[in-house]
Amino acid sequence: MTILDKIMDTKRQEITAYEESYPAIEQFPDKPKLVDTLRNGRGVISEIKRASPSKGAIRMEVDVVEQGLKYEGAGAAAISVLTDEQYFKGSIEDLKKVARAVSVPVLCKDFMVSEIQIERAKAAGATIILLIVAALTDEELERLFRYAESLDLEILVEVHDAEEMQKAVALGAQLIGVNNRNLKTFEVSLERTAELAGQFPFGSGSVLISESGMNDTADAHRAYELGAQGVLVGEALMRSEDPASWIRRATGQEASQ
Ligand SMILES: O=C(O)c1ccccc1NCC(=O)[C@H](O)[C@H](O)COP(=O)(O)O
Repeated sequence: MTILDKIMDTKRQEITAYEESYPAIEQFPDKPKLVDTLRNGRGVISEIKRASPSKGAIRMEVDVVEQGLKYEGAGAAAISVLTDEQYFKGSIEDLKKVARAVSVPVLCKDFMVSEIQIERAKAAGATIILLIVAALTDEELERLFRYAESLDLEILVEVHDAEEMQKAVALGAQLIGVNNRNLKTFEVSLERTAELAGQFPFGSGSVLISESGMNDTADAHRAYELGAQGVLVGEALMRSEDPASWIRRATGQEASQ
């Protein structure tokens, strides 16, 4: 037996062991592209959020599948699932359960720093990942953005000021989210969306999403009036006794009181 034969024998054994331990690639229900849904305007990206650094516990004992199905039934444009364990008490299991149950796009809401997280999100059924411009170097942002694109994921690029908006536009991001929450001070103001809408390339095919701090559906309507085609809402939906009605009122399917 030559050395090459020996190496190849060992390699076959190694790979057999690896294949046996490798998780099967799960098939999830097909989901449309969020960008296509939001081009029609007035979408609600509805979030599953058990807790947060700014508010502490919000609703720890939520049944994520039941909540996700309520969102979908009311016409949510997408479902966002917080998967960070330490600060938001979410999990990748939450994401998987929701992605198995619904047919709308699913956002893995986490703080992405590496390719492996993006792969894990995709394997758990996410169709969208989040990249926060303020949390990444320019090199990381570009690299992770291109990597997610290569996996056929949609990418929500989150910005908080004019410089970050320029970076998102230069990348060619189709989903640009203005976070109304200052992640350093936790101060929330819809004025962020008002200011940055002025920098957004309307008509380019990209869509503007206003994120965070929607206390009631009047806030969502204001964000739409400012040019947002979608709003991302977490706490208000998690605390609402009737999140489906909240979504229908925000999208105009039901009259607001
Ligand atoms: O929500 C927080 O306290 C928070 C703190 C630090 C980083 C991120 C944070 N939130 C993540 C989000 O993006 C929000 O969950 C999302 O925009 C919904 O916000 P809201 O409707 O205000 O719950």
